[in-house]
Amino acid sequence: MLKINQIDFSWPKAAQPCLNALSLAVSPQESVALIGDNGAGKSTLLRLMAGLLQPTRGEIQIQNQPLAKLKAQQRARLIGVLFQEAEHQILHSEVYAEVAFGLRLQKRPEAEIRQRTDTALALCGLEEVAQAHPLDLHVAQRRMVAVASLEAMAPPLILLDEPSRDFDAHWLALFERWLAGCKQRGDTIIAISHDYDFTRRHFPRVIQLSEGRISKDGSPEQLLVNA
Ligand SMILES: Nc1ncnc2c1ncn2[C@@H]1O[C@H](COP(=O)(O)OP(=O)(O)OP(=O)(O)O)[C@@H](O)[C@H]1O
Repeated sequence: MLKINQIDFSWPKAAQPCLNALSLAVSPQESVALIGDNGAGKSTLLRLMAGLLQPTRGEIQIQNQPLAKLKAQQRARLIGVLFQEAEHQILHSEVYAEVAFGLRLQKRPEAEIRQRTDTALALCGLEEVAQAHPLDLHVAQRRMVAVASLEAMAPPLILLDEPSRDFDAHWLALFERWLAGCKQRGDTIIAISHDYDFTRRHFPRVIQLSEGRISKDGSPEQLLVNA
C-alpha cells in the first residue's frame, strides 16, 4: 500500500536532518502504530506520508505510484488524515457542510452525498449537532467531526496523529467502533500514539522512531514492555 524508500527530510534552517534514510513498507489492510520520543519525527513522517511535505531525498509510493506525482484530488481519494488539532482542518460553519465537503469537491451525486454524510454523522454520534457550528462543539466532538469527514470519503489509507487524545470513555468507544469498521472495510491505518493501551488494542505492528530513523519494528508485546 505504502512504500517509503530511503527518504531524508530536513526542515528549513534546522541544524540536523529530521529524517535520515528512512525506509518502510506497509501492506494493504495493515494497522501500524508509530511511537517514539517527542521530536523523533513522527508527525513529520505522517505529513510526508500524506503528501503534504516532500522528502529532500528518496521517494514515497502509494499503491505503486509515486506520491509526489498525484494531484491533490487523487491524494484525497486515497489518503485521509486526522491531525492532532482537529480545528485546524475544519473549514465550514456547519457540521453537516463540513462532513459533506470532500464529497462535494469530488462532485459526487447529491443523493450519494446526503446518504454518505448522514451515515458518517450517525456512526460518529453527531446527528444531533449536524446543524451546529463545529467550533461551538467541545473538543471531542470537534475531533469526531474530522473523523466523520474521513468516514464520508472512506479513503483506503488513514493517517491518524494521536487519535485517542481528548476523548472521554464515551467518545473513545465511538472512535474505536469507527476504527474497527475501517479495519473491517480493509483500510490501511497508520497512527501516531503515545497511548499504549489504545495501541495494544488496535495495532499488531508497532514502529519506533528515534532521531529520524526506525529503531524498532515489531509487535506491541516486543515494543511496549513495561509501558
Ligand atoms: N513546522 C516545523 N518547522 C520547523 N521544524 C519543525 C516543524 N515541525 C517539526 N519540526 C522539528 O522537527 C523535529 C521532529 O518534530 P515532529 O513534530 O515530527 O516530532 P514528533 O515525533 O511528532 O514529536 P511529538 O511527539 O512531540 O509530536 C523536531 O526537532 C521539531 O522541532
